[in-house]
Amino acid sequence: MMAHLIDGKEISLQIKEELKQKAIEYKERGIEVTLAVIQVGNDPASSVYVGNKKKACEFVGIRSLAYELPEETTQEELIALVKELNERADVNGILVQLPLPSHINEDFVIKTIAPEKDVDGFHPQSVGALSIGQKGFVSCTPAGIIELLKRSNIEIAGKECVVVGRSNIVGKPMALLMLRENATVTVCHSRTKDLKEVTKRADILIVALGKPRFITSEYVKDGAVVIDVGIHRDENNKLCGDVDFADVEGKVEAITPVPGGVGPMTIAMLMNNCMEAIV
Ligand SMILES: NC(=O)C1=CN([C@@H]2O[C@H](COP(=O)(O)OP(=O)(O)OC[C@H]3O[C@@H](n4cnc5c(N)ncnc54)[C@H](OP(=O)(O)O)[C@@H]3O)[C@@H](O)[C@H]2O)C=CC1
Ligand SMILES: Nc1nc(=O)c2c([nH]1)NC[C@@H]1CN(c3ccc(C(=O)N[C@@H](CCC(=O)O)C(=O)O)cc3)C=[N+]21
Repeated sequence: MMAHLIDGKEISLQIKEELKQKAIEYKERGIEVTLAVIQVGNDPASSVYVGNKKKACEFVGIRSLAYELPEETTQEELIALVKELNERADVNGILVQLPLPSHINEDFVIKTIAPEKDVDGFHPQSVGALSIGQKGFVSCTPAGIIELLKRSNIEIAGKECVVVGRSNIVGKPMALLMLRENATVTVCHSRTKDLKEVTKRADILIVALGKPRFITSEYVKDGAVVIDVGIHRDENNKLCGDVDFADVEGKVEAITPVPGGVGPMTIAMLMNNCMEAIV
C-alpha cells in the first residue's frame, strides 16, 4: 500500500497565505500585529525554532520583537520583562521559548504572561478553558495537528485515537482536542503496560514521546493514520521523528514526515494565534 504523505509544509503555507490577507486587512485599519519572542540562553535547537518563527512573521506580515537574553538572566529579570510586555499596548502576543535554564521556574514565568497575550496557550487559564470547552488560546502543536487532519479530509469523530505522551504542551492538550472532535481517546505514557497492544488499536495514532524512531510497524494497525510529533537529529545529523518512518510507511493509510509534517504547522498555528490576539 502507498501511504498518503500528509504535507505539513504545504498545508502550513496555505494557512500562512490566508493569514497574510488578514494582516493586510488589519494594516488597513491601522493595526500592526506584534509578537514578542523571548529566548534565554542559546540552545541551538531553540535558536532554529526562534529563527523559523521570525521568518514566518515576516511572511505573514506580523511584526516580531526578539529578546535574546543571556543564560545568567535571573528569574526576576525575566519576570520584569514579561510584565513590561504585558503592559505594552503595541504587543499582542508573548512567547517565552522553553525549556528555560534550570535556575528559572517555568511555571512561574508562564503564569505571569497575561492570558490575553498567551499565544502559546500554556497559561493555566488557557489550559483550563480548553478543558471545559471555553474560548482561549490552544497550544500550537496540537492545534496544528487538528488542522492537518481536517485539511487532509481525515475524519475524527467516532475514531479510536491513541496519543502517546502526556506532556502539558503536546500530549494532554492533544487528547483534549481529539475528545472535543468526538474521537474515543486513550493516552499512553511511560507507565503504560504493553504499549504495543494499545497503540495497535488506534485508527489515528499521535506520537509525542521524545525518542527517535521508537514506533516501528509492530506498534501500528494496518491502514492507520500516523502523526509524528517528535523531532530529533540522528547519528548522521539527519532530522527524524519518534516514528520509524521507513518501517511504518508501507502499512498505513497516511503519515506525517519529519521534517515537513507537524513542525511547520506549529508555527502556522502560532501565527494564527497572534492574529486572534487582536480583539
Ligand atoms: N514538532 C513540534 O512542533 C514539536 C515537537 N516536539 C517534540 O515532540 C516530542 C515530545 O515532546 P514533549 O511532549 O515536550 O516531551 P516530554 O518529554 O515532555 O514528554 C514525553 C512523554 O512521553 C512519555 N514517554 C516517554 N517514553 C515513553 C515510552 N517508552 N513509552 C510510552 N510513553 C513514553 C512520557 O511519559 P511520562 O509522562 O510517564 O514521563 C511523557 O508523557 C519531542 O521529540 C519534542 O522535541 C515538541 C513540541 C513541539
Ligand atoms: N514556548 C515554546 N513554544 C513552542 O512552541 C516550542 C517551544 N517553546 N520549545 C520547543 C518546541 C519545539 N517547537 C518546534 C517548532 C517548529 C519546528 C519546525 O519548524 N520544524 C520544521 C523544521 C525543523 C528544523 O529544520 O530543525 C519541520 O519539522 O519541518 C519544530 C519544533 C516549538 N516548541
